[in-house]
Amino acid sequence: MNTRAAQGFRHGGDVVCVVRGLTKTYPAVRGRRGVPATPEVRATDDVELDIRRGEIFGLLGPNGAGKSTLVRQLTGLMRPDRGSVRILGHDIVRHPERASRILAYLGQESTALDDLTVSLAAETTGRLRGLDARRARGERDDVLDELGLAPLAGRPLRKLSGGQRRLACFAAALVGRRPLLVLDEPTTGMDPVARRAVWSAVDRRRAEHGATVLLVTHNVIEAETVLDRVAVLDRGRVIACDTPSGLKEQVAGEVRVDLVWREAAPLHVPEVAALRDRVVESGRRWTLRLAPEEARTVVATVTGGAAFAALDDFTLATPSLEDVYLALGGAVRQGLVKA
Ligand SMILES: Nc1ncnc2c1ncn2[C@@H]1O[C@H](COP(=O)(O)OP(=O)(O)OP(=O)(O)O)[C@@H](O)[C@H]1O
Repeated sequence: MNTRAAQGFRHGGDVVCVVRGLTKTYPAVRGRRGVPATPEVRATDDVELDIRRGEIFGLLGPNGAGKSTLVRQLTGLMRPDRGSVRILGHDIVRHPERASRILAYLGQESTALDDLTVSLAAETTGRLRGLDARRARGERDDVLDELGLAPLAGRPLRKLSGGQRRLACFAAALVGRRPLLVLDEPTTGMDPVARRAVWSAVDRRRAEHGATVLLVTHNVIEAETVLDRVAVLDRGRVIACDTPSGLKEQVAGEVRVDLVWREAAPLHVPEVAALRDRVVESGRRWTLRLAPEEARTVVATVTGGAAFAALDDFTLATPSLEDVYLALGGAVRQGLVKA
């Protein structure tokens, strides 16, 4: 277990959010003239989760996996077809209006705040969450300083860059502290300085106030460094849930081989052509996940003989969370993991 995970469990290990059997199907839409019909989509399928106090819990999954649908149900914005959500003892399916009192939600859109200045967006959020005017202004100033937003305080959100607007919305979400932060892709469009400010602000809320964080993300590499535990979602189902290191152990027997070709891969070399079905291609880069012995053979093949002239670079690496994610997704599609 990494140190962050250890910290998460040290916060008592009690469960803040309990999800059972959560299922939501978007109905089919009948096609009209010129517009094709859309079939029904089961966006969340019998989802079960336990999120513990003080942990940074990640929801990871490809586009359309059901992450936003799940989060909308957890935050009381969408009613599930069936299943239950309890957050800090509150039944959110029966009482969705209670969600706003116990959690802060940073969605993907900022339209509601766009006409306000950065300062007013933060202050108004504080007031709406029940702070008196003095407290709201005090917390606003602290958060804007903490995130380096003071120089932009007087600017309306709609006149900011995408990354700045995202940071301003994040700042507003922090005012009027809530014990659970639900952040949907919080760092999208941000530069490295802003990203770092976000992660240290999240960490501080957890360390100083025992806040719990549910983080939706695509960014597997970034997620690996901040998450205590992660649930991998695929076509509405949780296909794995563990610490990043626990998940990595699932593919511990494998090595990642990256081959970068000078131009195209030399498919006239039979050993190279034989690998084609097993690679993930990205431009001139081929990525393979192989057993260590096999990886050695592949490296020997491409660094000697006819393929070598076509090779620009190669690396061998132990698996990352991204490899786990790809391995699990691939396994589901091939029917190796029960989906
Ligand atoms: N309002 C809707 N009506 C019908 N289908 C929808 C609706 N919203 C989402 N879906 C479908 O439900 C599935 C899950 O979508 P969702 O937006 O929850 O995925 P996601 O994991 O958040 O994706 P992304 O990473 O792209 O944001 C997808 O197949 C999507 O096309």
